[in-house]
Amino acid sequence: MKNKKIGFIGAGNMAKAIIGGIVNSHLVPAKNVYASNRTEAKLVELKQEFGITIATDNKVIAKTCDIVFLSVTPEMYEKVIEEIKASIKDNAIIILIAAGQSIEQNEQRFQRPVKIVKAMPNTPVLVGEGMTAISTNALLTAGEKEDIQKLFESFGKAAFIDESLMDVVTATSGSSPAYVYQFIEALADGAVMHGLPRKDAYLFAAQAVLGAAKMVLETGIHPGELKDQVCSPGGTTIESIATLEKHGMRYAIIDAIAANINKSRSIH
Ligand SMILES: NC(=O)C1=CN([C@@H]2O[C@H](COP(=O)(O)OP(=O)(O)OC[C@H]3O[C@@H](n4cnc5c(N)ncnc54)[C@H](O)[C@@H]3O)[C@@H](O)[C@H]2O)C=CC1
Ligand SMILES: O=C(O)[C@@H]1CCC=N1
Repeated sequence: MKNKKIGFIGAGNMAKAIIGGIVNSHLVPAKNVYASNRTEAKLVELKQEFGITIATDNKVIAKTCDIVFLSVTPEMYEKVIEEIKASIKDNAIIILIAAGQSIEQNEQRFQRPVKIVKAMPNTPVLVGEGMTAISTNALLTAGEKEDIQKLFESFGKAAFIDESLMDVVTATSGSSPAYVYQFIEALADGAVMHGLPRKDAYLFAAQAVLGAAKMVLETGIHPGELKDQVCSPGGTTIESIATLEKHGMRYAIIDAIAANINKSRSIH
């Protein structure tokens, strides 16, 4: 992996997070990470922050890189693939990260056999705590699949899943950091309303969320039981739980997942 060149076509929020994850984990030297973008300003920022190699022409990434992330938004896929398909190296691995984009649909766009990975990462890859789901087409060798898993594991957890579940994963781990940030912001707003300084409120709220997530992952105890352990009889927590139930918090989240999946399924 050390000698591989990893490229990003589209240098927006998700590309920046993965680039940061790769550079911070020293998976490959920073100069072996390439990015192109429609406009130059974001590229210059990425070069300054991470020391990567930049280009304004997407074809430069296609010609140079062994692994190419298509990190533009889904509606740009057709145009970008049309632009780069003749330049992609024969053995290159293309990684699709766009919501709603399938392997089959994009195999057709290349009009020749190409190794394709569909991956759904999330922005916490930037701090080494990403969660990425992976599917591949049949052209990747077992060794290449291992390399791709190692790539994503260099900045978090990664797991192979059936591609038919990718839209569900998009809602569950791809988008969910946004819901969690809303939750943290709301916790902090409530605390600030009752006098806690804003900076402390974000620290206390975010560390509680981090600790609770670790409890689920590391103890293996059912989340409902962990919740029960916090609710002292006749205590404060059960008052909050009853209030959240009254406002339908759990159903609101279930409904938000369904809206997310429907949106992915409407993207072509
Ligand atoms: N933001 C996130 O948390 C996640 C995003 N994704 C996927 O990542 C992709 C990018 O999403 P974001 O980074 O959020 O969007 P973004 O809008 O921040 O980034 C897209 C970038 O692509 C550039 N671009 C547009 N057309 C281009 C072209 N023809 N050639 C080169 N660059 C071009 C834009 O200038 C922009 O910098 C999407 O497909 C999204 O579904 C997947 C998982 C999580
Ligand atoms: O909002 C989006 O469409 C992308 C996919 C998952 C997270 N962000």
